[in-house]
Amino acid sequence: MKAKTEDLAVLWVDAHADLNTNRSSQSGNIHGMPLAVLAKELDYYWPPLPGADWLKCKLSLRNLAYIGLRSLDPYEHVIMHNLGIAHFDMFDIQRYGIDAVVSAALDKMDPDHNKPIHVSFDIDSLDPLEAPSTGTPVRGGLLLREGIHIMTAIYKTGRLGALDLVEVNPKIGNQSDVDRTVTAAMHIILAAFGQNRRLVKPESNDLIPPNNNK
Ligand SMILES: NC(=[NH2+])NCCC[C@H](N)C(=O)O
Repeated sequence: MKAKTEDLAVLWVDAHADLNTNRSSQSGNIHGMPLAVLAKELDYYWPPLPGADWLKCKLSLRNLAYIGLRSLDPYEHVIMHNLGIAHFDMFDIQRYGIDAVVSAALDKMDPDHNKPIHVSFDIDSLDPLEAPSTGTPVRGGLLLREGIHIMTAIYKTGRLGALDLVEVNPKIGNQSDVDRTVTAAMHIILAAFGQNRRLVKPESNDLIPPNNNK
């Protein structure tokens, strides 16, 4: 994603806001910081990081929307509200349904509906029953079918520019946990690229009855 695509919208599907800086983070874990590093509005917040002068804060938080939040740190909460970042948490999903929530997120992050979309999908947005093999699980999350719905809606925009799927950790849990987590991740990725689970073509025409709708 180079200069041309600096003008993009970002959908962040995650249980966490990942909006900490090295000063606000309680854990010091860098996986809780990626959005703060990307956000123009938080540029001032960082001391110069040794060896990271290539890093430029380029994303406007106006073009960001979250889905699935349910674990925020105190500063993240304040930053999100003070900067007016669009966010849809589990309450919104329960109340309005996932279809309405994705449409609202798409409207907020790009009201003209013409920017390329980057989706960052953290597997911990899903409920740990769906995706147990992850480092910071939070119960009460998305069903896999809701995750698939989000990605199908993104596919239908025709504007998916890039996708990352993070936090699958095969070292966590037993084999069945790992298999469940990895297959969930595969369903999410396939949906983003337009796989329609209802349509599977038969291998031969032998068993197809005549089409009376012609
Ligand atoms: N990508 C993730 N799993 N992020 C979890 C972050 C958890 C916590 N907010 C932290 O900053 O440490």
